[in-house]
Parts: sequence; structure tokens; C-alpha cells
Amino acid sequence: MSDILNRILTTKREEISAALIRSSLAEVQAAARDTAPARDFIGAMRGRMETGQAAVIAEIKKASPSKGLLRDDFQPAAIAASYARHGAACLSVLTDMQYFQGSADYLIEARNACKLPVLRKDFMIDPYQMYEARAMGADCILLIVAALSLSEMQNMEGIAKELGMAVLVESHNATELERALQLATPLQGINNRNLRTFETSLQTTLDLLGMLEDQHIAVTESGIHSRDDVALMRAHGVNAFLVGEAFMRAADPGVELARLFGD
Ligand SMILES: O=P(O)(O)OC[C@@H](O)[C@@H](O)c1c[nH]c2ccccc12
Repeated sequence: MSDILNRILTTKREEISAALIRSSLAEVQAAARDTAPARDFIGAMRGRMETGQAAVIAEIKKASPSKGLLRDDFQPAAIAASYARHGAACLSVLTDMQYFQGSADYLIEARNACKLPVLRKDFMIDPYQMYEARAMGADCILLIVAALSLSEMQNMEGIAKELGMAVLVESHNATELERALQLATPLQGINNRNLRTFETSLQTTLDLLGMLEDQHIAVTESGIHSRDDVALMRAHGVNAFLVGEAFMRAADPGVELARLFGD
């Protein structure tokens, strides 16, 4: 496991211990069950792809450990509305504070500003965070294979299902993807970013694609910056994308989405 991922996971364990003092598991569970039902994340993705369009999960991310601050003028509600207007299928909102300058409030603001289903983008290591995610309105959660055992992932997938949330599982290599494929979720993310070097290579997606089957949705994640990148992926039958930095650095993130993915 990479050093950065290890550091992040250590911080997460501390954050969860602190959160448990503020609100007990029973309280967070009750809050999750009191929340309005989740929006259909997988349905929104399939809806785009069925009409021949790309299904874009458009990310709201202020900063990252590898790139630092990505955007000064950071207004999650305005960004979400722009993404929705310009054809995003779903949103992804970073809620990790320490490393990505994210926040639960950003997810709430973004989700309230549109009708799109929203992924809580964070490092999930404990069922507590699943209830927390649903209580803040999340419609989908991320499971990072490099951070979890198979039984932990299966447990969290079960909780997500109970709460009506979709699961995006994320792999970086063939060994991880083999584990990811043991889950029931069709949403198979392939992260093109090498967690040790932070470099991205779209070849990662191309190398792993053959392991997926018809029922899966391959979601290529990270390092999509140009229309050529999009064309390369689509030429190989990859029609679902998770894009952050390229949109965040643009004056209007939604306009950049339309430029990269429009006809
Ligand atoms: O900004 P990019 O290169 O377009 O990448 C987006 C997304 O894939 C990236 O933010 C990401 C993928 N997996 C993660 C896990 C945690 C935090 C962030 C991520």
C-alpha cells in the first residue's frame, strides 16, 4: 500500500474515533434512516449510455494531495448547477477535509442545487461512514480496494444496499480488480492514477478492461484532460468517466464538460 494512502487511512481512523464521540453509531443510523430516499445513481449512468452518450460523473474537488489547490472561486452549488445544465450524469463530491479540502457541507450544497445523484468521495473504512454518507444525502459511496479486505468490502456493500445507495468500487491493477469483481455492484472504477507516483496513464484502463463482463460498467477515473482522451476511451468501449481536475481548473466547469464530451 502506498505511503499517502496509509497516511490518509490513519487520519480517517482518528476522524472516525472523534466523530463517534460527537454522535453515536445509533444516532447516525437513525439520521440515515430519516433522510429522503437516495437518487438512482446507476440508473442515471445507464440512461446516458443507452442513448449513446458518455455517462460523466463530474467531480467537485477544491484541492488534492498531488496538485494542491485546484480552484480559488469554489462554490459547490454553482458548480453543481453548471454540471447539471451541461449534461453530467452524476456528481462526485470530495468530503475529506485534511487532504482534499472537502466537506460534508459541500456535498449537501451541491446536491440541493440540482437533481443529480451524488457520490460521496471519501476513504470509507468503517460502516459508521456509510450511515454518515446517507445522512448527508449521498446516493453512492466509493470502496477503494487498496484500502480494504474483501470481507470489509462485502460488509459495506451490504450496508449500502440496505440504505439504497449504489457502490463504486475502485481498482488500480489486476489483483485489485479480481477482488472488486467479487462484489455485486456493476460499477467498476479503474483508477488511472498510480498512488505511489501520482502519475496517470490511461493505459491502466485499457489493460484491465478485458477482465470486465457485459453486466459491468467500466468507469475510467483520473487523468482525462482532452477530447482525444475521451475519444480513445470511447473507441475501446469505455463510456463512463469520472473527471475532476480538468473541470475544476476551467473558468466554468460545466462548459468544460460540454467541450470535452460534446459532439
Ligand atoms: O482529477 P482527476 O484526475 O480527473 O481525477 C478524478 C478522480 O478520479 C480522483 O479525484 C479520484 C479517484 N479516486 C479517488 C479516491 C480518493 C480521492 C480522489 C480520487
